[in-house]
Amino acid sequence: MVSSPSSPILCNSPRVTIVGAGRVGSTLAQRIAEKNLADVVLLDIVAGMPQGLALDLMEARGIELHNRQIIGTNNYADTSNSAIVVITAGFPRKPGMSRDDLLKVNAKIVVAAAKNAIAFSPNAILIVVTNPLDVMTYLAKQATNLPRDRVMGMAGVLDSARFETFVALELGVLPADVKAIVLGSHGDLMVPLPRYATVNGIPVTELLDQATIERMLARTRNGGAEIVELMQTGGAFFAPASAASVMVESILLNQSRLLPVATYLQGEYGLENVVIGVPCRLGCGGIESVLELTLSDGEKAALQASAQSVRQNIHRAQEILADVQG
Ligand SMILES: NC(=O)c1ccc[n+]([C@@H]2O[C@H](COP(=O)([O-])OP(=O)(O)OC[C@H]3O[C@@H](n4cnc5c(N)ncnc54)[C@H](O)[C@@H]3O)[C@@H](O)[C@H]2O)c1
Ligand SMILES: O=C(O)C[C@H](O)C(=O)O
Repeated sequence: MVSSPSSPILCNSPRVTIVGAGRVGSTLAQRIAEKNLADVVLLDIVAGMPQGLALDLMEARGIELHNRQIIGTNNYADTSNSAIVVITAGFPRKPGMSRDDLLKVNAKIVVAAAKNAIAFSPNAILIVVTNPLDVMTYLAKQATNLPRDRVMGMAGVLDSARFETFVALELGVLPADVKAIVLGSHGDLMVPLPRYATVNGIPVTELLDQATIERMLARTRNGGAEIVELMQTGGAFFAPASAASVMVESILLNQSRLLPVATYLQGEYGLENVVIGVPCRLGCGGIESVLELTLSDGEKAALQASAQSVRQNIHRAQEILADVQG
Protein backbone atom coordinates (compact mmCIF):
# COMPACT_ATOMS: atom_id res chain seq x y z
CA MET A 1 0.00 0.00 0.00
CA VAL A 2 2.46 2.62 1.14
CA SER A 3 4.72 2.28 -1.91
CA SER A 4 1.94 3.03 -4.38
CA PRO A 5 2.66 6.11 -6.51
CA SER A 6 -0.70 7.55 -5.53
CA SER A 7 0.22 7.61 -1.80
CA PRO A 8 -0.31 11.06 -0.30
CA ILE A 9 2.78 13.24 0.09
CA LEU A 10 3.12 15.16 3.36
CA CYS A 11 2.04 18.80 3.05
CA ASN A 12 4.87 21.25 2.43
CA SER A 13 7.45 18.51 2.36
CA PRO A 14 10.02 18.96 -0.41
CA ARG A 15 10.28 16.11 -2.85
CA VAL A 16 13.45 14.75 -4.43
CA THR A 17 13.19 12.46 -7.46
CA ILE A 18 15.96 10.01 -8.16
CA VAL A 19 15.94 8.64 -11.70
CA GLY A 20 17.71 5.27 -11.65
CA ALA A 21 17.01 3.15 -8.57
CA GLY A 22 20.20 1.10 -8.82
CA ARG A 23 22.98 1.05 -6.29
CA VAL A 24 23.76 4.77 -6.18
CA GLY A 25 20.10 5.81 -6.55
CA SER A 26 18.70 3.54 -3.86
CA THR A 27 21.51 4.35 -1.41
CA LEU A 28 20.93 8.06 -2.04
CA ALA A 29 17.22 7.58 -1.34
CA GLN A 30 18.14 6.01 1.99
CA ARG A 31 20.53 8.86 2.86
CA ILE A 32 17.97 11.57 2.00
CA ALA A 33 15.17 9.92 3.96
CA GLU A 34 17.31 9.04 6.97
CA LYS A 35 18.78 12.55 7.09
CA ASN A 36 15.13 13.67 7.09
CA LEU A 37 15.74 16.01 4.15
CA ALA A 38 12.80 15.30 1.84
CA ASP A 39 10.28 12.81 0.54
CA VAL A 40 11.81 10.70 -2.22
CA VAL A 41 10.46 9.37 -5.52
CA LEU A 42 12.58 6.54 -6.92
CA LEU A 43 12.06 5.96 -10.64
CA ASP A 44 13.49 3.15 -12.75
CA ILE A 45 12.67 1.41 -16.01
CA VAL A 46 12.62 -2.00 -14.32
CA ALA A 47 9.02 -2.82 -13.37
CA GLY A 48 8.44 -3.45 -9.67
CA MET A 49 12.04 -2.82 -8.60
CA PRO A 50 11.72 0.82 -7.43
CA GLN A 51 8.36 -0.02 -5.83
CA GLY A 52 9.99 -2.85 -3.87
CA LEU A 53 12.91 -0.67 -2.78
CA ALA A 54 10.53 2.10 -1.71
CA LEU A 55 8.46 -0.30 0.38
CA ASP A 56 11.61 -1.69 2.00
CA LEU A 57 12.78 1.85 2.87
CA MET A 58 9.32 2.75 4.19
CA GLU A 59 9.38 -0.28 6.47
CA ALA A 60 12.64 0.98 8.04
CA ARG A 61 11.11 4.35 8.99
CA GLY A 62 9.92 3.35 12.45
CA ILE A 63 13.35 1.97 13.27
CA GLU A 64 15.28 4.88 11.77
CA LEU A 65 12.88 7.39 13.33
CA HIS A 66 11.81 9.49 10.39
CA ASN A 67 8.50 10.01 8.64
CA ARG A 68 9.56 10.68 5.04
CA GLN A 69 7.53 9.17 2.22
CA ILE A 70 9.43 7.05 -0.28
CA ILE A 71 7.61 6.21 -3.49
CA GLY A 72 8.73 3.79 -6.19
CA THR A 73 7.51 4.21 -9.75
CA ASN A 74 8.11 3.59 -13.45
CA ASN A 75 6.10 6.66 -14.43
CA TYR A 76 7.44 10.22 -14.65
CA ALA A 77 4.00 11.63 -13.83
CA ASP A 78 4.59 10.44 -10.24
CA THR A 79 7.69 12.64 -9.98
CA SER A 80 5.83 15.91 -10.55
CA ASN A 81 6.75 19.04 -8.60
CA SER A 82 10.07 17.75 -7.36
CA ALA A 83 12.40 20.39 -5.95
CA ILE A 84 15.45 18.38 -7.03
CA VAL A 85 15.90 15.63 -9.62
CA VAL A 86 19.00 13.45 -9.36
CA ILE A 87 19.89 11.36 -12.42
CA THR A 88 21.74 8.14 -11.66
CA ALA A 89 20.14 6.17 -14.52
CA GLY A 90 22.49 4.33 -16.82
CA PHE A 91 25.25 1.77 -16.89
CA PRO A 92 28.22 1.60 -14.53
CA ARG A 93 31.58 0.59 -15.98
CA LYS A 94 33.10 -2.85 -15.84
CA PRO A 95 36.72 -3.66 -14.94
CA GLY A 96 39.09 -2.49 -17.67
CA MET A 97 36.72 0.21 -18.96
CA SER A 98 37.16 3.96 -18.57
CA ARG A 99 34.20 6.13 -17.63
CA ASP A 100 34.32 7.58 -21.16
CA ASP A 101 33.58 4.10 -22.53
CA LEU A 102 30.03 4.60 -21.12
CA LEU A 103 29.38 7.63 -23.30
CA LYS A 104 27.54 5.81 -26.04
CA VAL A 105 25.23 3.75 -23.82
CA ASN A 106 24.47 6.48 -21.29
CA ALA A 107 24.05 9.61 -23.45
CA LYS A 108 20.54 8.86 -24.68
CA ILE A 109 19.44 7.55 -21.26
CA VAL A 110 20.49 10.78 -19.56
CA VAL A 111 19.02 13.06 -22.22
CA ALA A 112 15.65 11.26 -22.04
CA ALA A 113 15.68 11.20 -18.22
CA ALA A 114 16.47 14.91 -17.98
CA LYS A 115 13.78 15.91 -20.49
CA ASN A 116 11.11 13.67 -18.96
CA ALA A 117 11.84 14.71 -15.39
CA ILE A 118 11.91 18.46 -16.14
CA ALA A 119 8.65 18.16 -18.11
CA PHE A 120 6.95 17.18 -14.83
CA SER A 121 9.07 19.37 -12.51
CA PRO A 122 9.85 22.50 -14.52
CA ASN A 123 11.26 24.33 -11.49
CA ALA A 124 13.54 21.53 -10.33
CA ILE A 125 17.27 21.67 -9.83
CA LEU A 126 19.00 18.85 -11.70
CA ILE A 127 21.96 16.94 -10.27
CA VAL A 128 23.59 14.46 -12.66
CA VAL A 129 25.54 11.47 -11.34
CA THR A 130 25.68 9.16 -14.39
CA ASN A 131 29.08 8.74 -16.08
CA PRO A 132 30.95 10.09 -17.91
CA LEU A 133 29.87 12.77 -15.49
CA ASP A 134 30.94 16.05 -17.04
CA VAL A 135 29.67 15.16 -20.50
CA MET A 136 26.36 13.85 -19.13
CA THR A 137 25.87 17.08 -17.17
CA TYR A 138 26.52 19.11 -20.32
CA LEU A 139 23.99 17.01 -22.27
CA ALA A 140 21.38 17.35 -19.51
CA LYS A 141 21.77 21.13 -19.57
CA GLN A 142 21.53 21.24 -23.33
CA ALA A 143 18.50 18.90 -23.45
CA THR A 144 16.51 20.84 -20.85
CA ASN A 145 17.71 24.34 -21.69
CA LEU A 146 17.83 25.10 -17.97
CA PRO A 147 19.99 27.99 -16.75
CA ARG A 148 23.37 26.88 -15.48
CA ASP A 149 22.52 27.52 -11.83
CA ARG A 150 19.96 24.69 -12.02
CA VAL A 151 22.03 21.93 -13.66
CA MET A 152 25.10 20.44 -12.03
CA GLY A 153 27.05 17.23 -11.70
CA MET A 154 28.29 15.33 -8.67
CA ALA A 155 31.92 14.24 -8.73
CA GLY A 156 34.20 16.72 -6.99
CA VAL A 157 32.71 16.07 -3.54
CA LEU A 158 33.42 12.35 -4.04
CA ASP A 159 36.91 12.79 -5.49
CA SER A 160 37.79 15.26 -2.71
CA ALA A 161 36.47 12.83 -0.07
CA ARG A 162 38.72 10.11 -1.51
CA PHE A 163 41.77 12.37 -1.35
CA GLU A 164 40.82 13.32 2.24
CA THR A 165 40.42 9.65 3.13
CA PHE A 166 43.88 8.73 1.88
CA VAL A 167 45.44 11.66 3.79
CA ALA A 168 43.56 10.67 6.97
CA LEU A 169 44.63 7.03 6.62
CA GLU A 170 48.26 8.00 6.02
CA LEU A 171 48.44 10.38 8.99
CA GLY A 172 46.11 8.45 11.29
CA VAL A 173 43.93 11.52 11.88
CA LEU A 174 40.15 11.96 11.99
CA PRO A 175 38.80 12.06 8.39
CA ALA A 176 36.57 15.04 9.26
CA ASP A 177 39.69 17.06 10.16
CA VAL A 178 41.05 16.73 6.63
CA LYS A 179 39.83 19.17 3.98
CA ALA A 180 40.87 18.94 0.35
CA ILE A 181 39.54 19.93 -3.04
CA VAL A 182 39.66 18.20 -6.43
CA LEU A 183 38.75 20.23 -9.53
CA GLY A 184 38.41 19.38 -13.21
CA SER A 185 36.75 16.45 -14.90
CA HIS A 186 35.69 13.24 -13.17
CA GLY A 187 38.26 11.17 -15.01
CA ASP A 188 41.95 10.44 -15.32
CA LEU A 189 42.63 14.17 -15.84
CA MET A 190 40.98 15.34 -12.62
CA VAL A 191 42.93 18.08 -10.82
CA PRO A 192 43.53 17.51 -7.10
CA LEU A 193 45.06 20.58 -5.44
CA PRO A 194 47.43 19.40 -2.68
CA ARG A 195 48.44 22.93 -1.72
CA TYR A 196 44.82 23.60 -0.71
CA ALA A 197 44.62 20.38 1.38
CA THR A 198 44.84 20.81 5.14
CA VAL A 199 44.47 18.98 8.44
CA ASN A 200 42.63 21.47 10.64
CA GLY A 201 44.31 24.33 8.80
CA ILE A 202 47.79 22.80 8.58
CA PRO A 203 48.77 22.28 4.92
CA VAL A 204 49.39 18.61 4.12
CA THR A 205 52.55 19.76 2.33
CA GLU A 206 53.91 20.45 5.87
CA LEU A 207 52.94 16.99 7.10
CA LEU A 208 53.78 14.65 4.22
CA ASP A 209 56.69 14.38 1.82
CA GLN A 210 56.21 14.95 -1.90
CA ALA A 211 56.51 11.28 -2.86
CA THR A 212 53.73 10.31 -0.41
CA ILE A 213 51.51 13.13 -1.68
CA GLU A 214 52.09 12.03 -5.29
CA ARG A 215 51.12 8.46 -4.37
CA MET A 216 47.86 9.74 -2.84
CA LEU A 217 47.07 11.90 -5.85
CA ALA A 218 47.52 8.89 -8.13
CA ARG A 219 45.27 6.80 -5.87
CA THR A 220 42.65 9.58 -5.89
CA ARG A 221 42.68 9.74 -9.70
CA ASN A 222 42.29 5.97 -9.78
CA GLY A 223 39.77 5.93 -6.89
CA GLY A 224 36.74 4.83 -8.90
CA ALA A 225 38.66 2.22 -10.90
CA GLU A 226 40.20 0.77 -7.73
CA ILE A 227 36.71 -0.05 -6.44
CA VAL A 228 35.46 -1.29 -9.84
CA GLU A 229 38.43 -3.70 -9.98
CA LEU A 230 37.82 -4.93 -6.43
CA MET A 231 34.06 -5.39 -6.83
CA GLN A 232 34.13 -6.71 -10.40
CA THR A 233 30.37 -5.98 -10.75
CA GLY A 234 29.66 -2.24 -10.85
CA GLY A 235 31.35 0.54 -8.97
CA ALA A 236 31.30 2.56 -5.77
CA PHE A 237 27.94 3.65 -4.40
CA PHE A 238 28.14 4.35 -0.65
CA ALA A 239 30.50 7.33 -0.90
CA PRO A 240 28.91 8.57 -4.16
CA ALA A 241 25.49 8.56 -2.47
CA SER A 242 26.92 10.42 0.53
CA ALA A 243 28.49 12.99 -1.80
CA ALA A 244 25.23 13.54 -3.70
CA SER A 245 23.28 13.79 -0.45
CA VAL A 246 25.54 16.62 0.74
CA MET A 247 24.70 18.56 -2.42
CA VAL A 248 20.97 17.87 -1.98
CA GLU A 249 21.22 18.97 1.65
CA SER A 250 23.03 22.22 0.86
CA ILE A 251 20.32 23.10 -1.68
CA LEU A 252 17.29 22.09 0.38
CA LEU A 253 18.55 23.70 3.58
CA ASN A 254 19.99 26.71 1.72
CA GLN A 255 23.33 26.13 3.41
CA SER A 256 25.47 27.93 0.79
CA ARG A 257 28.17 25.31 1.19
CA LEU A 258 31.21 25.88 -1.00
CA LEU A 259 31.70 22.54 -2.75
CA PRO A 260 33.44 21.29 -5.89
CA VAL A 261 30.61 20.88 -8.38
CA ALA A 262 30.58 20.09 -12.11
CA THR A 263 29.16 23.23 -13.68
CA TYR A 264 28.80 24.89 -17.06
CA LEU A 265 31.56 27.48 -17.31
CA GLN A 266 30.92 30.88 -18.86
CA GLY A 267 34.42 32.32 -18.97
CA GLU A 268 35.54 31.40 -15.47
CA TYR A 269 39.07 29.95 -15.41
CA GLY A 270 39.33 31.10 -19.04
CA LEU A 271 36.90 28.33 -20.06
CA GLU A 272 33.49 28.43 -21.65
CA ASN A 273 30.88 26.12 -23.15
CA VAL A 274 32.19 23.16 -21.17
CA VAL A 275 31.29 21.44 -17.88
CA ILE A 276 33.98 20.66 -15.32
CA GLY A 277 34.29 20.72 -11.54
CA VAL A 278 35.07 24.00 -9.81
CA PRO A 279 34.18 25.39 -6.36
CA CYS A 280 30.55 26.54 -6.25
CA ARG A 281 28.22 27.79 -3.55
CA LEU A 282 25.10 25.63 -3.38
CA GLY A 283 21.91 27.11 -1.99
CA CYS A 284 18.16 27.02 -2.56
CA GLY A 285 18.52 28.44 -6.08
CA GLY A 286 21.12 25.85 -7.03
CA ILE A 287 24.55 27.22 -7.96
CA GLU A 288 24.65 30.62 -6.28
CA SER A 289 28.13 31.49 -7.46
CA VAL A 290 31.28 30.05 -8.97
CA LEU A 291 34.51 30.78 -7.12
CA GLU A 292 37.60 31.48 -9.20
CA LEU A 293 40.58 30.26 -7.23
CA THR A 294 44.04 31.59 -7.93
CA LEU A 295 45.84 28.74 -9.66
CA SER A 296 49.51 28.23 -10.46
CA ASP A 297 50.52 27.92 -14.13
CA GLY A 298 50.76 24.13 -13.72
CA GLU A 299 47.29 23.90 -12.14
CA LYS A 300 45.82 26.12 -14.87
CA ALA A 301 47.37 23.91 -17.54
CA ALA A 302 45.99 20.77 -15.84
CA LEU A 303 42.51 22.33 -15.73
CA GLN A 304 42.74 23.28 -19.41
CA ALA A 305 43.76 19.73 -20.34
CA SER A 306 40.89 18.34 -18.29
CA ALA A 307 38.41 20.68 -20.02
CA GLN A 308 39.82 19.82 -23.42
CA SER A 309 39.20 16.11 -22.91
CA VAL A 310 35.61 16.83 -21.81
CA ARG A 311 35.11 19.00 -24.92
CA GLN A 312 36.25 16.18 -27.17
CA ASN A 313 33.80 13.80 -25.51
CA ILE A 314 30.95 16.32 -25.71
CA HIS A 315 31.63 16.45 -29.44
CA ARG A 316 31.58 12.61 -29.64
CA ALA A 317 28.33 12.49 -27.65
CA GLN A 318 26.67 15.01 -29.94
CA GLU A 319 27.60 12.93 -32.97
CA ILE A 320 26.18 9.82 -31.29
CA LEU A 321 22.94 11.61 -30.39
CA ALA A 322 22.61 13.05 -33.90
CA ASP A 323 22.98 9.52 -35.33
CA VAL A 324 20.27 8.22 -32.96
CA GLN A 325 17.90 11.07 -33.92
CA GLY A 326 18.72 11.08 -37.61
N1 LIG B 1 29.54 10.89 -10.66
C1 LIG B 1 30.06 10.00 -9.84
O1 LIG B 1 30.91 10.30 -9.03
C2 LIG B 1 29.54 8.59 -9.87
C3 LIG B 1 29.71 7.75 -8.77
C4 LIG B 1 29.18 6.47 -8.82
C5 LIG B 1 28.50 6.03 -9.96
N2 LIG B 1 28.37 6.87 -11.00
C6 LIG B 1 27.63 6.47 -12.20
O2 LIG B 1 26.24 6.43 -11.87
C7 LIG B 1 25.58 5.52 -12.74
C8 LIG B 1 24.77 4.52 -11.90
O3 LIG B 1 25.61 3.72 -11.13
P1 LIG B 1 25.00 2.51 -10.26
O4 LIG B 1 26.14 1.87 -9.57
O5 LIG B 1 23.85 3.00 -9.45
O6 LIG B 1 24.46 1.56 -11.41
P2 LIG B 1 23.26 0.50 -11.31
O7 LIG B 1 23.38 -0.39 -12.50
O8 LIG B 1 23.24 -0.12 -9.96
O9 LIG B 1 21.95 1.40 -11.45
C9 LIG B 1 21.58 2.05 -12.63
C10 LIG B 1 20.07 2.01 -12.71
O10 LIG B 1 19.67 2.79 -13.83
C11 LIG B 1 18.49 2.17 -14.33
N3 LIG B 1 18.19 2.65 -15.67
C12 LIG B 1 18.79 2.33 -16.84
N4 LIG B 1 18.20 2.99 -17.86
C13 LIG B 1 17.22 3.75 -17.32
C14 LIG B 1 16.27 4.65 -17.87
N5 LIG B 1 16.22 4.91 -19.17
N6 LIG B 1 15.42 5.25 -17.01
C15 LIG B 1 15.44 5.00 -15.69
N7 LIG B 1 16.33 4.15 -15.11
C16 LIG B 1 17.20 3.53 -15.93
C17 LIG B 1 18.82 0.68 -14.28
O11 LIG B 1 17.65 -0.13 -14.39
C18 LIG B 1 19.51 0.59 -12.93
O12 LIG B 1 18.59 0.27 -11.90
C19 LIG B 1 26.69 4.87 -13.58
O13 LIG B 1 26.80 5.52 -14.82
C20 LIG B 1 27.93 5.10 -12.74
O14 LIG B 1 29.12 5.08 -13.51
C21 LIG B 1 28.87 8.13 -10.99
O1 LIG C 1 34.52 4.87 -11.16
C1 LIG C 1 33.36 4.68 -11.54
O2 LIG C 1 33.11 4.08 -12.60
C2 LIG C 1 32.20 5.14 -10.70
C3 LIG C 1 32.39 6.51 -10.14
O3 LIG C 1 32.65 7.45 -11.11
C4 LIG C 1 33.43 6.55 -9.06
O4 LIG C 1 34.31 7.41 -9.13
O5 LIG C 1 33.35 5.74 -8.13
